[in-house]
Amino acid sequence: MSDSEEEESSDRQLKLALLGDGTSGKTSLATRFAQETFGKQYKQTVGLDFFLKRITLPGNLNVTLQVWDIGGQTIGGKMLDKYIYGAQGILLVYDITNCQSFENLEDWYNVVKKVNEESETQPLVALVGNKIDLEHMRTVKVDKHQRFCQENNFSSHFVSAKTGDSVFLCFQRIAADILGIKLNKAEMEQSQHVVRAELVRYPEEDNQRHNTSNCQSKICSMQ
Ligand SMILES: Nc1nc2c(ncn2[C@@H]2O[C@H](COP(=O)(O)OP(=O)(O)OP(=O)(O)O)[C@@H](O)[C@H]2O)c(=O)[nH]1
Repeated sequence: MSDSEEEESSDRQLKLALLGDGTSGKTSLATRFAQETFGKQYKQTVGLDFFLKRITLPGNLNVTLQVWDIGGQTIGGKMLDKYIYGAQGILLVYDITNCQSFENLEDWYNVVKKVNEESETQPLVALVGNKIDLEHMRTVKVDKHQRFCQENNFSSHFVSAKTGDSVFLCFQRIAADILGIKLNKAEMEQSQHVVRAELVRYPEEDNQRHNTSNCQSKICSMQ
């Protein structure tokens, strides 16, 4: 076996399943995490999609995360149990601007409990509030989120797939929790994505208008 093959095969593999209503942002989170991209256009996931990403945890531990992006329409369907089965981590994803997507997590969590009813080991469950770039449109209070976490022993996460805010940190914390690894403050801070502000581009004509008014105001202030 070559060195690289040996390295590859010694990787731990973890199955993580993303669950939640349609449009809560599961595909966006998976693509932001695995491919560092974001698409504004909504394309419904039919059934499920897979993503793989290798990360390194403290102690030089390589972990390959299998991210199962499960379509929001699968609830009530025959296949959902099979998709969830064997997952070590469950991410219950909702949109912080959409109350219904939060309320419906109860139903998603009930399916998770049913699938693991007979299992000796239980998956780690994380509650993920997505779209925090839309904080001004938030309808799900932070209190409600925290209460749901405490009542069910979930880990708590707030992220934005759009800006990338805390997305890597969320997956890293979940993987570390499953493996019983503690991340220190510095490691967590390093994973916190820098949030980029969007630049507003004015059309050429507008631009001139803005420049002119800026100039005028500068002149005014100098006088
Ligand atoms: N503003 C904002 N929009 C987001 C964010 N994440 C996802 N979106 C948008 O929300 C819409 C739905 O995102 P998806 O990732 O396709 O949602 P999904 O949960 O995978 O939906 P299903 O495939 O139906 O289960 C898309 O238009 C995304 O661009 C976010 O963090 N901020």
